Amino acid sequence: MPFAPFSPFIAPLSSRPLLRLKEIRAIEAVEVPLADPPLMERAGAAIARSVIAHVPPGGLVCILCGPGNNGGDGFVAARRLLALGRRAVVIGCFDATRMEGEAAAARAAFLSAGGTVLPGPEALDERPAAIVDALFGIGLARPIGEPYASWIEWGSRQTAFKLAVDVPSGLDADTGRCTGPCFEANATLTFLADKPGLHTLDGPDRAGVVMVDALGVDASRHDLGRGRLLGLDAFAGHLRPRRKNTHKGSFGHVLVVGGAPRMSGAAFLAGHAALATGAGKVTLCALDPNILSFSPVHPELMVGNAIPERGVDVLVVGPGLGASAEARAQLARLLPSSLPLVLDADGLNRLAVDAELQESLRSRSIPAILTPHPMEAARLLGTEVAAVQRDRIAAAQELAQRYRAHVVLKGCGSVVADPDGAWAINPTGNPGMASAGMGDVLSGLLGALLAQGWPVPLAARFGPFLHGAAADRLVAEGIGPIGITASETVSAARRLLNEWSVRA
Ligand SMILES: NC(=O)C1=CN([C@@H]2O[C@H](COP(=O)(O)OP(=O)(O)OC[C@H]3O[C@@H](n4cnc5c(N)ncnc54)[C@H](OP(=O)(O)O)[C@@H]3O)[C@@H](O)[C@H]2O)[C@@H](O)CC1
Ligand SMILES: [K+]
Repeated sequence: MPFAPFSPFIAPLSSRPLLRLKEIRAIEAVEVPLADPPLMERAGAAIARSVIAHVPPGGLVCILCGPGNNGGDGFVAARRLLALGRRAVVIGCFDATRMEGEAAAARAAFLSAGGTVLPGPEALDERPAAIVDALFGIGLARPIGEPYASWIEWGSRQTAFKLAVDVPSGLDADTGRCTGPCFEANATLTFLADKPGLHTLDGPDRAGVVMVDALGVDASRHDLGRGRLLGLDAFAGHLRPRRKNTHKGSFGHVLVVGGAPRMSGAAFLAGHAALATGAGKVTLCALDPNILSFSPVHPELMVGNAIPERGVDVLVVGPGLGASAEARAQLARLLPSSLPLVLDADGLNRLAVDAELQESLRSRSIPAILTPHPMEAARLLGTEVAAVQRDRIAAAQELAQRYRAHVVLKGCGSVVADPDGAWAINPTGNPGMASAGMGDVLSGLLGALLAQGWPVPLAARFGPFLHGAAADRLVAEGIGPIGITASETVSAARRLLNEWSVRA
């Protein structure tokens, strides 16, 4: 039975800490010796509960166990399932004499309870109803070889409920990178606290639905690091109904600078997004001398070739800016301004090759928001895309520090990093957003939030959260993920923003 969790659109409601390996290991070091019952026993019980919730009685549960404590969790789960009258077998063909401590004890207890350990999937004589991947967790030390690689490949293609224990085997828990063969789960039950690798890069494809079980440990007694998975609750204080006694000046004036010849669409998209998500007024300063003086589609946008002398509250620079000398001149003029600034696209590419512009960005009184995709991030860091993607959190943090800016590193599980070292991963969004113009919409949306008074670090988080949630809403309505257009995300973002602001 394929496991296809379908839920109507609900944006993630609560934010939660994301702990990297060193923080998880620090918690383990304190809590493992204290825990009674032992954490492995609690982990195995949690796995068994999850399997029982998803698999009808009578179905065979096949647990792939590795040689470390991740495998130990699997052996405990197998023993508990047997004790509850369920049918469970373990596949595990390592040198058991090398197993140590609790994991070895868990294996012995499973065998004493009458459990069976098979040498590989070929020894099964029926199709399992569930596969539990307890091969490797946070102790993965190198790319996975045989026989585990074949088991992972076999398990991933079964039409059974596929549950990964702690982390899908083969996935780096810190970065979300598949180090080689990697299990593809429907759901991941992760322990002690959530982990960033489950939410960025390959993580969402491999982990499926992520469930966190703290194993009874109060993680807040420990150093939780500075990473968070974003949820709607993080923004509640700023999602308020509008006061009645307001005017367009109350919601700010956004200036979009871009729109070089043949690229004006980008600037129009950003401008429209800013208006539709609440900016009081939007002016578009285009570099194209032949641009229409107004947009027939959005006549409320003010369009021209000049930067207004006064009255602007927020700058959005980059959509369709191009690489001309004039583009550079606009950047040189605007970067030192004391207005909140969003810098995207060609603005970032130009910045990457210009030390003077970099210095004026760093010296700003209000740090800017930079919204690079991985290629733009690589240019800004003087490296390759692969190096950025190897550790997206580290790359975003380095950019934030080097440019003294808030950085939104786009891609699956966008990473937001602040100059002070705090970071977050955005859980919203879907592959329908891999289409032209999405970045322009995000820039406009960020401009609108800043114009409405959102603090810069919070706007840098809520912009991608809202934009991704808008695309998710479209998917829930049957519009996408195939074929979502950037303009459609603008209307969906407007609807969500109004719903959320009324409810708050
Ligand atoms: N600490 C606790 O009490 C708790 C831990 N918990 C659970 O334990 C998990 C962490 O356990 P862990 O540290 O033992 O690491 P784990 O992921 O089992 O892997 C290490 C083993 O795999 C081996 N190995 C590594 N890579 C390999 C490869 N590519 N190919 C082949 N072998 C490879 C490595 O061998 P070695 O590198 O030493 O040769 C070693 O034997 C964690 O994710 C959670 O599920 C929970 O129960 C909560 C309480
Ligand atoms: K695993």
